[in-house]
Amino acid sequence: MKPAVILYKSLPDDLRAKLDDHFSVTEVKDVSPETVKQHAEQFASAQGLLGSGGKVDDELLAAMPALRACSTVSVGYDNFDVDALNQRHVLLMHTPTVLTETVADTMMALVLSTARRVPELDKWVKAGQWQKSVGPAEFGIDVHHKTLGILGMGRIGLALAQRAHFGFGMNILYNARRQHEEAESRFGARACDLETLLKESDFVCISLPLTEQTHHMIGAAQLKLMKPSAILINAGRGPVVDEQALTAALKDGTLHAAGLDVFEVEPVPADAEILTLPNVVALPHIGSATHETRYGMARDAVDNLIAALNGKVDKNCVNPQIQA
Ligand SMILES: NC(=O)C1=CN([C@@H]2O[C@H](COP(=O)(O)OP(=O)(O)OC[C@H]3O[C@@H](n4cnc5c(N)ncnc54)[C@H](OP(=O)(O)O)[C@@H]3O)[C@@H](O)[C@H]2O)C=CC1
Ligand SMILES: O=CC(=O)O
Repeated sequence: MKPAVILYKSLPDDLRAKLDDHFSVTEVKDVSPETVKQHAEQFASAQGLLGSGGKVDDELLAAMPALRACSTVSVGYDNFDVDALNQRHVLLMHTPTVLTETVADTMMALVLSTARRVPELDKWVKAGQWQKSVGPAEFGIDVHHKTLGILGMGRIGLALAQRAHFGFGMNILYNARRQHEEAESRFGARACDLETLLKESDFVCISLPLTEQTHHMIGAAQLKLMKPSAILINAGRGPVVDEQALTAALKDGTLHAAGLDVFEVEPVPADAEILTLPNVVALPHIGSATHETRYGMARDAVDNLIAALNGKVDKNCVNPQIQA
C-alpha cells in the first residue's frame, strides 16, 4: 500500500501525477485546525505533509501521529516548530538553492526601484503630470558605486553581493554569524558588526531568516544609526524589522526610503500606514515568484518528500540528525 500524504498546495499537473505515483494523496486547502478537524482520519494516518504557509506546531503534530516527513515549498521554515518535529522524529525538508538567484534579482529590483523611484514616477507619468522636463523634485539617487550592506550573507546574500559588485561596482559590507571567505575573496566584501554596517551603508539589505535572535533585529535604535539618505530593503521576513518603528523613521526623515517584499503581517492590511508613504516600494512577498522558480521549488519539494519517506535523504533537510 502507498504511504498516505496530505497536500496543502496545488501542484502543476506533472508534479501532482508524480506525487500520486508514490503516495495516496489527500489534497486540502490548508493546515488550519478547522481543516484538520474536517479531514481528521486522513491527517491521523498521513506519513507525509507537503505544502507551504500555515503553522506546523505541536497542536497539528498531535493530530498526525503517523507523520514521518514534512516538505515545505520554501527555503524559510520559521512557521515550523523544529523542536517539536525533532521530538517526534519527523524530518523537515525545504527548497534552498533553486530560488536563490531569483530572490537576489528581486532584491536588486527593490534597490533600483526605491533609489530611482520607479513605481512613484510611473504613476506620475500615467497621471498626466509629465508636462515639462523633470527637475530635482523627480530626481532619485545613484545606486552604482555606493555601499551595500547585507544582513545575512547566506545563499541569497551571496547572490545579491555578486550582482551589486559586478553589476554596479558597489562596495559590499556584511553581517553574519561567521566569516564568509567566498564573499570576501570574490566580491571584496567586508565583515562588520551590525552597528558599523548600519552607519556606513547606503543600502541595507536583509536576507535573514526569522528566528528568536533576528526578531526585531532592526528597531528604532538601529534605524537611527543609518544615514538619513539610506534605503532599507527587506526580503528576509517581515518581523526582522519593527514595522512601526520603520514607519516612523520613514515619516520623520530618519531614513530615505524602504523596499519591502515582506511584512510583519501578511498579507499586509490594506489600511496599514506604511502603504501610504510615497518613499515605500511594497511587493506581495514575490521574492521567488517566477514561473520557472516556483516550478523548480514545487519539483524539489515533491522529490524531497519521496526521498524522505524512502529513507534516502542526502540534501535539503533541516534536521538530518534525527535519522540516526
Ligand atoms: N522574500 C522571499 O520571497 C524570500 C525570502 N527568503 C528568506 O531569506 C532567508 C535566507 O535564505 P537563504 O539565504 O537561502 O538562507 P541561508 O541559511 O543560506 O542564509 C541565512 C544567513 O543569515 C545569517 N544569520 C542567521 N541568523 C543570524 C543572526 N542571528 N545574526 C546574523 N546573521 C544571521 C546566516 O549567518 P551564517 O552564515 O553566519 O550562518 C546566513 O548568512 C530565508 O530564511 C527566508 O526567510 C527566502 C526566499 C524567498
Ligand atoms: O519566503 C519564501 C521562502 O522560500 O522562504
